[in-house]
Amino acid sequence: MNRRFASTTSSSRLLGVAFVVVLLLLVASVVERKQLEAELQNAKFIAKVYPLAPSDDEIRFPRRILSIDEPYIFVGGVPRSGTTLMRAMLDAHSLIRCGGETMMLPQFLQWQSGWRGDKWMNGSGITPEVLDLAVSAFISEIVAKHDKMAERLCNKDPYTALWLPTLRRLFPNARFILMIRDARAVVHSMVEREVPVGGYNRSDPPQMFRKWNQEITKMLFQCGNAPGLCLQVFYERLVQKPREEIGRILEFLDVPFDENVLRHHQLIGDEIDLSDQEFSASQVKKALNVDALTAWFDCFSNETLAEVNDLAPMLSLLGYDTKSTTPSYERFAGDDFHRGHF
Ligand SMILES: Nc1ncnc2c1ncn2[C@@H]1O[C@H](COP(=O)(O)OS(=O)(=O)O)[C@@H](OP(=O)(O)O)[C@H]1O
Repeated sequence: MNRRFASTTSSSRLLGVAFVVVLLLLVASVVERKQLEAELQNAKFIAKVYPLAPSDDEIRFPRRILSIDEPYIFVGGVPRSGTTLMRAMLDAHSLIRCGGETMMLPQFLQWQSGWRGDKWMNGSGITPEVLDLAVSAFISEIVAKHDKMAERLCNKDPYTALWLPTLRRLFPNARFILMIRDARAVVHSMVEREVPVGGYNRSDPPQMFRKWNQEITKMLFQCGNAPGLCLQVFYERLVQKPREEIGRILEFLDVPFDENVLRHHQLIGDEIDLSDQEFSASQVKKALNVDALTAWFDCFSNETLAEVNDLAPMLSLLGYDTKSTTPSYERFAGDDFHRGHF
């Protein structure tokens, strides 16, 4: 065979093989691309259906649907009345979660009350019923999702206690705990610890007593108008008779007694979230104690203390001894204390 012809034939065979190989490679890459695309589609679909591995909360509380029937617990009172202590004790309960102060709910409740009477809003179809549903959904989301899920969800923002009728309307099964404390200790706490509370002028104790009186009067009135739904808790009794008082509170909340509530300080950082941003964090980290009962003694002028009945008449009505400048809180620990009050 002609060598030249032979070499031409083998080169065209080689070319043919190369062509087939390239073709095969092309087909393979197209198939691979199609497969990749299909996998990607599938992965997108899976990601849509199962966005993340379920959290422990999602496993414990699958498809927990929050509604206006939720038996939320609201802890309130005049600031510096032991509200953080109360919520930390409840947080220690295995069925309850309050979590940190949101700081925003009282302000939000104030805003929504302003929208309520708005004629333009009603004209646009946002009726009071629509607004109630939207407001309750907002509050539910904040209360439920800013911390761990639990059987009983709780919120502690002292000034929710000024919005009890609204919260009752939005959540008919909610329970309210109103913390009450001697105004002299409350005012002293704000001044001494430099806690800024709107409406309280820390360089003017008489003004602060008047403000306390105005706020506690409103809170007590609203709480008294919600029998069976609102419980008044005296700080002075809680710290002296914790077991009895916690028993009464848990019964009111319809949850079983839990010894953990009496050792809240040991569960901080574990069961209980406590941010150092909270003004009471350093005090709540300690075991329950009675140190703050008398810390205000000798801190007010005699003139201010002599006027206290006029500035804050609710004090003596609530059973605090306003005659003495160093009163005893023994009666708050008495077995018959609640008989005298409720
Ligand atoms: N473990 C423990 N035992 C006894 N007392 C305690 C405890 N934890 C907090 N407290 C006292 O609660 C007072 C603060 O009240 P609040 O938490 O309502 O304050 S705040 O409104 O949230 O800023 C504050 O009172 P004062 O000490 O008089 O400032 C705290 O001492």
